[in-house]
Amino acid sequence: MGNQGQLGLQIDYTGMMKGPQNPDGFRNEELLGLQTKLDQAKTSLEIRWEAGQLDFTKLLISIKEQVPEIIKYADTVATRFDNFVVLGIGGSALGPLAVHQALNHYYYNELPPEKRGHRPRLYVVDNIDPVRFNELMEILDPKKTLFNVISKSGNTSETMAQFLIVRDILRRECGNSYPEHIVVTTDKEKGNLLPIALVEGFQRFVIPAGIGGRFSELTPVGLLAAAVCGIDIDQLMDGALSMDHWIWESKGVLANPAQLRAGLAYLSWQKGKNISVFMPYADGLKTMADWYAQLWAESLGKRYDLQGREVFVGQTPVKALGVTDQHSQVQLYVEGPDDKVLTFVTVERFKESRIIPLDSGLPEDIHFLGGRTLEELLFAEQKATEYALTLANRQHQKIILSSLDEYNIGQLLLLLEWETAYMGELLNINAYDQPGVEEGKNGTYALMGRKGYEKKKLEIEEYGKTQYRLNE
Ligand SMILES: O=P(O)(O)OC[C@H]1O[C@](O)(CO)[C@@H](O)[C@@H]1O
Repeated sequence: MGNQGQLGLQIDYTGMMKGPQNPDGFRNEELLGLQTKLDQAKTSLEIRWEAGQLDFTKLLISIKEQVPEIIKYADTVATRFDNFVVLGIGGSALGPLAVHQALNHYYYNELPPEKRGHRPRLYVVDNIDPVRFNELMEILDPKKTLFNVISKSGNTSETMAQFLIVRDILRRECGNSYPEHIVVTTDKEKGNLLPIALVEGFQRFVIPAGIGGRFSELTPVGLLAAAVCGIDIDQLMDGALSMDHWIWESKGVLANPAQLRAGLAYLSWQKGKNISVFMPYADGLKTMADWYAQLWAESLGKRYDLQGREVFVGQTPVKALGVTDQHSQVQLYVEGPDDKVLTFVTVERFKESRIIPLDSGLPEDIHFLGGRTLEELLFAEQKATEYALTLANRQHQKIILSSLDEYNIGQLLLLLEWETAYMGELLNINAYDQPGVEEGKNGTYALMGRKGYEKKKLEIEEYGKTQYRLNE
């Protein structure tokens, strides 16, 4: 698929298609045969759009209009604070982290302030491990730190627990000025964070009601952290908008990138490929794989279809990193069960290059490396892995980014969100809820003694009576 105007993203799906070495690949007719289903999917998505369930695309323009306000606030706090800490989990943490890692210096926090444009260090605390939490608090000066509490629901136990600890520390350390150290990103009308923010006077940004956590990176959830750390969020939004336009305007599975990616995923899933491996070949995209895993898993892993029938669908996402995981996982992908489909994400032009020195005094077997660059080696390894998979008749495809920049990352995020939405329709499920997570949440409330969950607590205690343990 060629570039569309300014577009920097390409999809190479040769490795999914039938060829001399991959007889089990798809034929063009199979893809085209999905068109009626994809057209129905588009109609269903349009209905969702009308109903406010597809706001990750519907609200893009209005979010883009908020960019100046976000940048203004970000620039003000960037000069005032040394550290910007995101407290959140799932979609409220993975997006900010993924975009930061993709676009900023890999060792951003370790850079001296002048090389960070005098912008704060960024920490994203996406867990409640007490060791990590305490160790972070040990290195931060609360007086020089701004905490961004992000929770769509405003109710998530992990985030609320982090918030309560931080608020307590700030009240002790910063006295009456503690509200200046907290910025809250949450729903406009619901949740427990909102009333606290209103009463205590925290700066507030809104996550639109119709955008679920895993679809929320291109809202203040991700935009604020990115802007604070110097990322050009205007370009990020422009990239997203251009992809959105491409997807709305292009007709047919061979022209529409979201239909193509979802169509290929659906065909492979029908053929028993229950595992989707997402394998970027750039360290900057490592956490993008984490973000994608949540998007794909929580959206598509469902017990019931839209008619309420038990279906147990979904494709298990696996995160991998090229070339690192060539030396740990690729053996399985080439020779293990043929139940996987791989997506490589490659970057054509790295922003840095490194030449490998030539030393003719060293063993001849390593001479081939001398004078070549690290990126040449990485490209060669990626291509060789594709070839090995093809020889083994294993299906793979590639998303190619011309470079790692804001525009391309905006495009990538939106493409992956859209393909998930299409895949949800093809699987005939609701891609926007996560009922399977609720039981665990309720169980946690019960075990932690939340009011109203007393019965659940008794149930869990009863269930825990029979145990099989070694070495007790
Ligand atoms: O942003 P919230 O509401 O705190 O939710 C955090 C995460 O928890 C979930 O609701 C359940 O895992 C995710 O969908 C979400 O991204």
